[in-house]
Amino acid sequence: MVSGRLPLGERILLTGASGQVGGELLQTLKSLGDVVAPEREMMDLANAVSVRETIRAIRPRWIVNPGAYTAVDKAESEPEMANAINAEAVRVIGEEARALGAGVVHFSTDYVFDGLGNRPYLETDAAEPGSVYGASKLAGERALAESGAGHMIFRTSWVYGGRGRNFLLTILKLASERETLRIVNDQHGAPTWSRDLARMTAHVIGRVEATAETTGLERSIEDASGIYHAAGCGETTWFEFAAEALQLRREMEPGVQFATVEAISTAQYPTPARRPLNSRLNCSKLRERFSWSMMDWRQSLREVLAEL
Ligand SMILES: NC(=O)C1=CN([C@@H]2O[C@H](COP(=O)(O)OP(=O)(O)OC[C@H]3O[C@@H](n4cnc5c(N)ncnc54)[C@H](OP(=O)(O)O)[C@@H]3O)[C@@H](O)[C@H]2O)C=CC1
Ligand SMILES: Cc1cn([C@H]2C[C@H](O)[C@@H](COP(=O)(O)OP(=O)(O)O[C@H]3O[C@@H](C)C(=O)[C@@H](O)[C@H]3O)O2)c(=O)[nH]c1=O
Ligand SMILES: [Mg+2]
Repeated sequence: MVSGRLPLGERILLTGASGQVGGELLQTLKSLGDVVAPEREMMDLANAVSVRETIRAIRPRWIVNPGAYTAVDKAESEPEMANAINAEAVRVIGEEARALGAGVVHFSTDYVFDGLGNRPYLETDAAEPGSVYGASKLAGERALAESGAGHMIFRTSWVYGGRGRNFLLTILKLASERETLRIVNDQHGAPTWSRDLARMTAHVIGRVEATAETTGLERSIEDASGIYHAAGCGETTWFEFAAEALQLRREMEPGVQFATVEAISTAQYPTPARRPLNSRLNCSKLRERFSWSMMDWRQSLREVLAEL
């Protein structure tokens, strides 16, 4: 349930609307007010000038920024591009939002952590990225915090859904082409449904707007500002996630042949980027501050598969 709409005539500027999370946000944010989602040709996140000019032209009340460089392995050989999009653009978004008195909603990742701990990470735990992508996302978080703009940063993990580039769709495709899949079973985390994340975002903005009716937006966003962990509930491994997805598919389509899955270790699956072994995020702060519990990953997996 969305509690507060934007005042009439005010706009939300949405980046990355062609992405997984952006595509869902484009739908859910409409319940709050007018959404403007510029194409890449108009607002290129790799180009600070175009980011600045577009924000000045649109003069939004909120900037919601799921746009990002998300190719984790490719980032290892393209650090400048990853940083331009994941850090520099975010710095400019923060600066412009601050000048306008606008609020910023930004998304970050479990990959800001080194993954060496053995409990779910808290927002207050030290971030030590092990990859270029993770480092660029952490730099974006810090640039936004330093900008002085009111902001909420939702750190999520393992995002998937019925559309876009994601692990689930990759696995379903590979499972119809191959006899066996080898999947890492020692990286622990939680898959997060893109739509759940978008619904949560609309809920939180609605809450901040509802408070703004009495305190004003600046005060309301300031009180809400900070980092929030927002991943699917429960935990699993990539192997178990794939195995569960294929098992559910078999139940939905009896007779169809899918690959069998073999559990392997990270060492047996070399990649350019190092990924955390522990990606688990403790989401209590989000629940306590905004009364929002993210969906259990098994429940959302069923819903996503049923929609395919
Ligand atoms: N995917 C995941 O597993 C996770 C994602 N996150 C974070 O969540 C957020 C959303 O991720 P997700 O939706 O999965 O990402 P996607 O890769 O699905 O979408 C990224 C979006 O950014 C756009 N984009 C990329 N480069 C530019 C550019 N130069 N100019 C303008 N737009 C650009 C893409 O456009 P185009 O379609 O044209 O490429 C796309 O719309 C990101 O901040 C990401 O770091 C956090 C944890 C996990
Ligand atoms: C396709 C495949 C992947 N894997 C492994 C590689 C990796 O460790 C894990 C997931 O693969 P992916 O390439 O989908 O993972 P990756 O692109 O690293 O996913 C990450 O994306 C960024 C944007 C984030 O912010 C993270 O939260 C996370 O979701 O599964 C296998 O073991 N076997 C396979 O056949
Ligand atoms: Mg990937």
